[in-house]
Parts: sequence; structure tokens; C-alpha cells
Amino acid sequence: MDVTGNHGANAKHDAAPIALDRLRKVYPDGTVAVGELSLEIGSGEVTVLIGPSGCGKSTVLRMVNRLIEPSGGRILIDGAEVTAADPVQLRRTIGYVIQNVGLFPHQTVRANVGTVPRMLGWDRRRIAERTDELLELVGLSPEQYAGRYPHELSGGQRQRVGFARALAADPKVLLMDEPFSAVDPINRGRLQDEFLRLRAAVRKTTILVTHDLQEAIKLGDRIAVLSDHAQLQQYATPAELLARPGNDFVERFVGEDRGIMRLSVTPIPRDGLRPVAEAGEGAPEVPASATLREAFGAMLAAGRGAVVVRDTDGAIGALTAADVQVALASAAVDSAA
Ligand SMILES: Nc1ncnc2c1ncn2[C@@H]1O[C@H](COP(=O)(O)OP(=O)(O)OP(=O)(O)O)[C@@H](O)[C@H]1O
Repeated sequence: MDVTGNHGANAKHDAAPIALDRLRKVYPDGTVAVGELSLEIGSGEVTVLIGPSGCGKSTVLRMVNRLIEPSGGRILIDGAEVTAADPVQLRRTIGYVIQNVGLFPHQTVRANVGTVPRMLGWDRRRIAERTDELLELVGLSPEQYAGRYPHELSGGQRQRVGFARALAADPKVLLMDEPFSAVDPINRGRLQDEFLRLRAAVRKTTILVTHDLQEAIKLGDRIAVLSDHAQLQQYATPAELLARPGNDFVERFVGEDRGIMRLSVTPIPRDGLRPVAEAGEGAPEVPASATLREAFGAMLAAGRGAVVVRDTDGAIGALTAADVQVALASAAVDSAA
């Protein structure tokens, strides 16, 4: 299946880099929502904006698709200034996913997903094919769900439809504003996993707003930590951010759990493994691609002090609880280098 949507004439859009250059927004009542923000987002990367409530995250996002007009500065997508584009045309090249999805209640799932392709004048057959393809991609069988209305879906399913709709016309850029926050914790985890799976298949330059640090760490290639007026406090990979908070604000923001959270962004050190026998008889096993969190979790679940690490050729070594601590310490040194 061609999940990129690049099968039809004129449908091809590669992911595009985004640059925010001294971006500013002062609302008419004088509120300075965004003081001056500069940020570069690489093509195909997921950047997460995170920060306290009211710090300007949504304002930044909504300036990128011109739902809000900037008061100053520039936004460049693929080198072209966003403010030079027609806002309606622009929005057709940008997928937008919001908290409560905003599906049209009186339209079927099929019609909702086909919204932008219809506006772009695609023929019916092509729209139908693309809709089926996307529904499958987000894990909803078209036979079962295409004819339903939004009120006949669960919150998580609605979110999936919203995501399919955002991807329908193969946008260059995806903007996601708290996309999973209206969903219960279990479905939220599932949707996050789904997002990770999808983004491996469809690489879109994505800006995702959240106030959930776990989510930021799980989904972001890079995280921008903002304080009031969208002041950039640190822009770093999840591993760097947790190992080396750039200042007191970020240190307070990531909080005391950052040591634990680092487990989930640090891979098992293949070079630092012990002989397999040191794990002891019946030790739990984890794949070499696992993180320290998964390895440590397997130890705790089995009540053991070590795991056997396996790759496709078989067992490649043992990792103990003490090794986990050493690996974390050396990963912190690496990320400082
Ligand atoms: N239309 C508006 N007029 C005046 N002030 C506004 C307007 N919209 C938002 N603001 C203010 O701008 C600031 C930034 O709001 P914004 O919604 O961008 O923050 P946020 O970081 O996304 O917040 P949250 O995490 O709570 O959703 C806030 O102080 C908010 O009150």
C-alpha cells in the first residue's frame, strides 16, 4: 500500500522544513502571547512545544497555518514565507489535528476524511481510494467505519478519523494541538503508539503541542520548552533535555522524575554487556533494541537482578540492575559531549 499518497498526479509533497524567525504575537487587548520566537524544524522531524498553561503554544501553532496572523517575524515552510500564501490554499497543504477533532457531525467518516481532497477537486474514485487507504492506515476498517457518523464512534476512533483527515491530501506539514488529551489514558497510550507507527511510514514535518512531558519524550525528535510569552528555554532531543536541563526553569519543569524518564530514552549499551551466564538460570529476556526502561521493567516484573539481551542471532549478553545505572551515567556524559 502506498501510504504516502504519492500515487496520483500532483499529489506529491515531500516533507518540508519549517523555520520560525523572530515570530511575535500581541493580541488586540495588548496580551503578548509570543514575545519573539525563533525555531528551526528539520524536514520530517517531530518537534514538540511544551510549557506551562498560557505560555503561547497554541498561538504559535495557529500562526503557522494562519488561523492567527502574526504581529511580527516570519514563518518559512520549505523556504517560502507563509504570510505570502493565500490562507485557504495554505491550510490545504497543512494537516491540523486538534483535541476534540472537530469532525463534521452530520457527515460520515468517509465524507469527513475526504474533505480536503474534495476541496482540491479530486475525482470521486480517487477520493474513495485515498479514504479507504487512510482508514486502514489508522486501524479502522473502511467496510465497518466509513459509513458511520462521528457520534457512532468512540473518542479514540474519532481521533483516528481526525488524523486520517489531516493526512488525506498528503500535506507537507502536520500541526497537532493536544491531539490525545481528550482520550482516556489507555487509549491515549495506544494512539501514541499508533502515531509512532504512522510516522515511521509517513514522515511529515510535525509540530505537536502538549503539556504532558511523558508524551513529549515519547513522540518528539526534539522538544522546545517554552516559558511565558513563548520564550524558548531549551530546544533539545528528549535524551539531552532529561540528561542536561539547560537552566533552572527547565530543571524545575522536567522535575524529579527525569532520572526515571531517562530510562525510556536510553538504549541498552550493546558494548557494555556481561557474559550471558551472569544473568543466571531462567533470567527474563529482552530484545537488543529495548530501552533501559524495558530492561529494568523486565527485571522488576520477574523479581530478578539481571536480564538476557537477545538479537536475531540469539543471546548476546547479560545486563544487571547496576549496569543500568552505569549506562545512564555514561549516556549523560555522551549527551554533554
Ligand atoms: N484572542 C485572544 N485575545 C487575547 N489574549 C489571548 C487570546 N487568545 C489567547 N490569549 C492569551 O495568550 C496567551 C497564550 O495563549 P495560548 O492559548 O497560546 O497558550 P497555551 O500555551 O496554548 O495554553 P494552554 O496550554 O493552556 O492551552 C494566554 O495568556 C492567553 O490568555
